[in-house]
Amino acid sequence: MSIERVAIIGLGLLGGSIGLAIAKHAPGIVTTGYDADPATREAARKRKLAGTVFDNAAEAVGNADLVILCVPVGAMGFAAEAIRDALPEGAIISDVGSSKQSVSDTLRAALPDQCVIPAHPVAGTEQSGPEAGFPELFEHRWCILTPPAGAPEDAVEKLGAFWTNLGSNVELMDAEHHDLVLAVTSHIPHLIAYTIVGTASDLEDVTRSEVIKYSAGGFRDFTRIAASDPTMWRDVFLSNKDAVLEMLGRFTEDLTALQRAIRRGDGDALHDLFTKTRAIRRSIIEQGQDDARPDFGRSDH
Ligand SMILES: NC(=O)c1ccc[n+]([C@@H]2O[C@H](COP(=O)([O-])OP(=O)(O)OC[C@H]3O[C@@H](n4cnc5c(N)ncnc54)[C@H](O)[C@@H]3O)[C@@H](O)[C@H]2O)c1
Ligand SMILES: O=C(O)C(=O)C[C@]1(C(=O)O)C=C[C@@H](O)C=C1
Repeated sequence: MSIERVAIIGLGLLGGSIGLAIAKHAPGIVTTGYDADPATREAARKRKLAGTVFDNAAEAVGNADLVILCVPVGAMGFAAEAIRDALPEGAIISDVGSSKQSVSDTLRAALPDQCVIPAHPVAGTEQSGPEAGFPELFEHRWCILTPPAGAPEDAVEKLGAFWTNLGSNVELMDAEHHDLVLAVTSHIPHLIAYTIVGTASDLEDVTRSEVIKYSAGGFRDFTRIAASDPTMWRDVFLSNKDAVLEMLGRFTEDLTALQRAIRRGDGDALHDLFTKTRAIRRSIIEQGQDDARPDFGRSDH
């Protein structure tokens, strides 16, 4: 039997988008929701992010066959503890956290008798909170499931079918590998954006107003990413520490090589690298994963 009752814990960008996507793509599924923040619960009721928004987590999950934790990675353990004693037998517990190994360990330790299948929809924006969600967020985006060894196949299939229903392309991956891949494709790009925007705003001989006034093109793109939620990203870097530090080491070596090429006037080295990176951008566009996709929910469009 497919999923019929979904409880969403955390009604910000991801949780709200899941509720709205279910209403759009699978209106037969009954949704319940809970958020720790009373103001968010109120906003969620107004926006109908879930069919019923409860004032406590236990009530929200009491009847669910799928519970999705949509809270910052560092809050997953607290969210799991709050629902532990209220979970119906046989319910699948999943999440949307941006890092997977530590979340998987935390959820399985907190809910040892439950079927835990972590997941990561690789879809988001720099916005957060209950006003930020939109139903198309997951369409044509990857959702990576990281089932632990021995996870029941029918539960993995059900969860995969749920995400396919919301418009996602589903892929299975080992949690550790997920964390390494996402460190390069998502976490370090965010770290670089936070750094460059921070560096520019700290420069003593460039005024803040000049940074804002002349933030054309490249810098402006970085400022969008650097506007992402501080709590979420603090937790991502702390939870994916090993993979991020390993990839950061490689990145630093490559940056040093570029620094040397510039110092030595080695134009060929610069040209070769820029040719290679241009080809990567072009293959992303050819695969239809480019920015031409409508930028639903983005504030600067
Ligand atoms: N923002 C993105 O682009 C993106 C993309 C993919 C995955 N994710 C992951 O999704 C998760 C949620 O991110 P978001 O962008 O929706 O954040 P958000 O800040 O918009 O929403 C998180 C919500 O969780 C609530 N919350 C915090 N602790 C709670 C608890 N113990 N119980 C119940 N509610 C609690 C907060 O009040 C908030 O409303 C994170 O783990 C993040 O890593 C985010
Ligand atoms: O598009 C953006 O603004 C995002 O940052 C989304 C993004 C990403 O890096 O691609 C951010 C974090 C996630 O866990 C998944 C998606």
